[in-house]
Amino acid sequence: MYKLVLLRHGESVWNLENRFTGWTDVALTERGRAEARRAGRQLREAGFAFDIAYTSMLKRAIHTLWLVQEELEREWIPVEHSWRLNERHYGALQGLNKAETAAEFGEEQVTAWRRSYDVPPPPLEDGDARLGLDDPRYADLAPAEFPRAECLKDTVERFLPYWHEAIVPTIRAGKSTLIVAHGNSLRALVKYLDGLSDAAIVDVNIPTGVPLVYELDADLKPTARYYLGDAAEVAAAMEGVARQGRAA
Ligand SMILES: O=C(O)[C@@H](CO)OP(=O)(O)O
Repeated sequence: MYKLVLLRHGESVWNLENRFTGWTDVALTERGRAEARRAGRQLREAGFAFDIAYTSMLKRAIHTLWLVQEELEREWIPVEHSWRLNERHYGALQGLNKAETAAEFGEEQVTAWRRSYDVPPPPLEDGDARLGLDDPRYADLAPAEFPRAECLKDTVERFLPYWHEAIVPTIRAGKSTLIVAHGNSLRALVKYLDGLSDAAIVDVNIPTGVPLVYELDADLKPTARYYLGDAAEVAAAMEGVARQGRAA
């Protein structure tokens, strides 16, 4: 049996401001840093000692991982970064307030953009400063590969090759593995691991800074999954994420 831990970054500045974030590289808030430290302590108390960690190219995930490593006194483990673990690209919605967008376009449309499997948000146009084609961290992405907006299906399609090629061999080698990523890139993995339908994934919301433990059998099929921490608090946090798309 293998154990794999998934962790969404702590609260970011744009989570607090309720803005669509996607590939925008925003920092953690003070509360987000506290959430990351608490996740580290919960993992330590549950006996986790990771051999390796995977994270995205975005600092809200990277800093969360650093704080977890510090709490675990595992600053020395290898860390691999990939854009394939980045948040789902929110296209032209990036930077907009979610409640204001719901007031303008309707909650149904915002729910479709936020949670449907295959409805992409409006794409970024050529020349939009938010595109960031010259960002050095994405130098190995061909311009055609560079997302301009993604639905969850697109995120699944770019996450899974990395899962199969990089992460699966590590888990099979018996290494204790931590993945620190984002609400929707982790939803992409959860959909795959749990075999959820396109309809069922709509209702999955992942709270910030709470470790999600997967127990996997020899074929890496989940036999159990659970969040660390108080169940009522975790349920309230998930509900809070779902509510972010309501008109104020
Ligand atoms: O804005 C985003 O990038 C994501 C995660 O914060 O938001 P949502 O939960 O609305 O998909």
